[in-house]
Amino acid sequence: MVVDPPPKRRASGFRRVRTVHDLQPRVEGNSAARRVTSDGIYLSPLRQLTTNLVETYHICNPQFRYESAHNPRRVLTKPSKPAHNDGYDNEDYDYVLYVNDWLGTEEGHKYLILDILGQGTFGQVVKCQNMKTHEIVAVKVVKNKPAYFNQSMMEVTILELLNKNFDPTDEHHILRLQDSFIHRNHLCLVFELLSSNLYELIKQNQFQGLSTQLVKVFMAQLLDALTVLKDARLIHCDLKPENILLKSRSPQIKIIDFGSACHERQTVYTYIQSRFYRSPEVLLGMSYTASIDMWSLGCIAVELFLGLPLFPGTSEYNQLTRIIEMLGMPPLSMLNTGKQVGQFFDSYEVWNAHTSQNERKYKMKSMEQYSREHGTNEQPGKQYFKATTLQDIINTAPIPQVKSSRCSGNEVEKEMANRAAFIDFCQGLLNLNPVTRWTPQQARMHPFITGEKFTKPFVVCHLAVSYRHY
Ligand SMILES: Nc1ncnc2c1ncn2[C@@H]1O[C@H](COP(=O)(O)OP(=O)(O)OP(=O)(O)O)[C@@H](O)[C@H]1O
Repeated sequence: MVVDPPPKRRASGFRRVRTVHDLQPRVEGNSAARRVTSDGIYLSPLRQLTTNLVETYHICNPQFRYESAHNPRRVLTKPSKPAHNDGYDNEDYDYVLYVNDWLGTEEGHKYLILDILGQGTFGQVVKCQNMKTHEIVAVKVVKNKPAYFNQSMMEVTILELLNKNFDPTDEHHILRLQDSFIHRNHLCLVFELLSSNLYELIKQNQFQGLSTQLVKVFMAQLLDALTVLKDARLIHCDLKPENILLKSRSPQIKIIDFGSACHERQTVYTYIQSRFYRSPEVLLGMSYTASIDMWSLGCIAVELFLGLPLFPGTSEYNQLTRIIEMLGMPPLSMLNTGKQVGQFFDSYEVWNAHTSQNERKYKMKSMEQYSREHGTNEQPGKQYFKATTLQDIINTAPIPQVKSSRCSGNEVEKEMANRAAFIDFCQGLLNLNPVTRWTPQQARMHPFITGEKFTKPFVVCHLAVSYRHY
């Protein structure tokens, strides 16, 4: 920050400030002794020692000049040792960021670095100030490696498309991209500044889980965002609590990190989605559609409610085992087509007298067999919940108010009714079969979201068409 010199003042208006005593408040009647501005306004010592500190120093020493360049350079990047790119990058090809340094050079695209916000696979996210508008923003400084650069260019293309063509009025809970530029070989993406992510919120809540009401508020917004994505034929591919951010301390949220997103026609990568939120079709090596995001959404819904991940797999094998133990075997149509099925299952043919045809049957490999064949050491992993079905896990979760005996019988009944609707909602998202898994348009009609009375399992309307007008 470069501070303008203080306005010229009449010398008589000021007393020299030398000691703390000089800055102590004077008795009202002794106003002649107080400093005044050139307009004759009395100055408060508190203000002179806080917001006007630079001016106060200048009064003490007219030679004093404040320039941000003289501030100590606090490093934000670890490791900070120069290794590449003329010493600007560290060994991980991350730009070594310092507080009070600049990103960008051109007028209107100059950002003062204030603090670090997060670190991800693609690079670092820092809090900055736009020097023209003074707005505080979040800047993702992408690693100086072609693969990350190209993938992040994709993030720019996708966000520009979503922001401009599908959500021009910023109503659909999708992160806003404000600017992008290259700084010393690093692609920089300038985003609106958001607050904590939903994992941090769960953690703040001591992993006790959120109320069904708050889960509903979040789910409604996420379904709105996923409806837009589906209309744009885009797949996020990395939906998880860490990629959902609160908009400063309100229940308004936004989806971030479109760095893995792709078009439904360009599903080239097979190793996608964070493991806990990875869909059965991706685990089995099948082709995939936007319905993989709906699986992740189901996992997130349950995690927000319980405070703990539903399927905390320690490996791909363990992930699939946990899903199958809770929800049963995937349909034959999936097992017959998945390219990775042979890794996880043994299969054999049996004669089906009804169809007069041989039928392929599948059996999941044991932990020992899988470990032997893949050189791993599979373990059962932690079980967070005593119950084994989704219904029982949700129904047996403690009701926080009941624990503190602040909940009436009526309230317990209401909560259990909410839970019945919530269970049915989650089951529609956690459908193993991507073909019949609910779309966002269908899920948002569920009574859990609309608030209608839930009386029986929700049956989706397969003709549900998008009624959205952009
Ligand atoms: N707009 C924003 N406002 C505030 N914080 C943000 C913003 N964007 C990102 N962050 C913070 O930076 C972290 C990393 O961001 P992001 O997920 O986009 O990076 P990434 O390198 O793509 O990460 P990943 O390893 O998940 O792919 C986020 O988890 C979040 O804490």
